[in-house]
Amino acid sequence: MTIQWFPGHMAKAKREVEENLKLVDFVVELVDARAPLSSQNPMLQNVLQQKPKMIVMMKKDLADDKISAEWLSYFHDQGMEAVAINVNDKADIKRVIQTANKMGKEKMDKLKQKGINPRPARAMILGIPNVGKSTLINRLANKKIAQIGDKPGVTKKQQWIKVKGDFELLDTPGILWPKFEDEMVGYRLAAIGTIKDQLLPLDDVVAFVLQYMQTHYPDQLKERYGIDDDMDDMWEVFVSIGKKRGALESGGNVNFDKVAGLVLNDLRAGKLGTITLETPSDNT
Ligand SMILES: Nc1nc2c(ncn2[C@@H]2O[C@H](COP(=O)(O)OP(=O)(O)OP(=O)(O)O)[C@@H](O)[C@H]2O)c(=O)[nH]1
Repeated sequence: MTIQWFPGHMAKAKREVEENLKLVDFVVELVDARAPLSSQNPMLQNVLQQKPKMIVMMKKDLADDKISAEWLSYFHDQGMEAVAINVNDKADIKRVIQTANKMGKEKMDKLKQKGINPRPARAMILGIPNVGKSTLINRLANKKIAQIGDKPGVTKKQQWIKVKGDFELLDTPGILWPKFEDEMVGYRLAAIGTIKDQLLPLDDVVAFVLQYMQTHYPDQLKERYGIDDDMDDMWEVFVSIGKKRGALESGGNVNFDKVAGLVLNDLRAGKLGTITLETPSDNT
């Protein structure tokens, strides 16, 4: 199922998140390491009020390590706890648990100071569609709790999960909508598969990716498709990829939709190498 973010859906999602927030001591916000700011929800900060939050940058295995390190510094500089993870790496899951325990302990210490009996801290996971919420919950629970899909919009129901360590996690993640006010944000989200492929013209999304790669990842572009960084006409780039990869129509002309589809598949499967589509300096 794919979520269409109509105002009614947004209001309902926001209400659900606000209700669940009352039950937790802190939140774990998931962002995509390939576009950490674009994959944040614009309203979360308002909804959160004073709740502490930690950031988990998901899918670091698909992102550029050097830029992930820059993003971690960016978040740390703002006083936030942040970790970058590959959900399939046990050591990374351990780091999430350690960081969450640290957040939980801060809360417990405050309760103790107030003379209130300490209890395990409670947390919930929040993030935009397809960022990896259900997968992370399953890893933290060490069993299958939530339904996982490779398409945006597959998540449901709720109970508390006792995570190894000293905190409890709401098994239902909060789904928040992504922000679209900026065209570039839309392209990044489409490129990483957050928003429906039908929502933006695919060849525009792919032209954005290829141009970004020409500037930031020319070697990877050359290695996969033989494209030189001085080939700046996107038409030529598409034609060249189409010819090399046999994305042709029956008359032998290059099929642009096929080219766009194969580039996106390559990108999302990590076949273009590890790539991050925005840096902290793009955003200052
Ligand atoms: N490579 C990689 N893939 C990941 C990682 N985390 C999650 N995924 C994949 O991302 C896809 C989406 O994961 P889900 O857990 O369904 O995402 P979700 O946020 O619960 O999605 P919704 O239910 O749509 O809100 C799945 O194919 C996961 O296998 C990661 O760290 N690395």
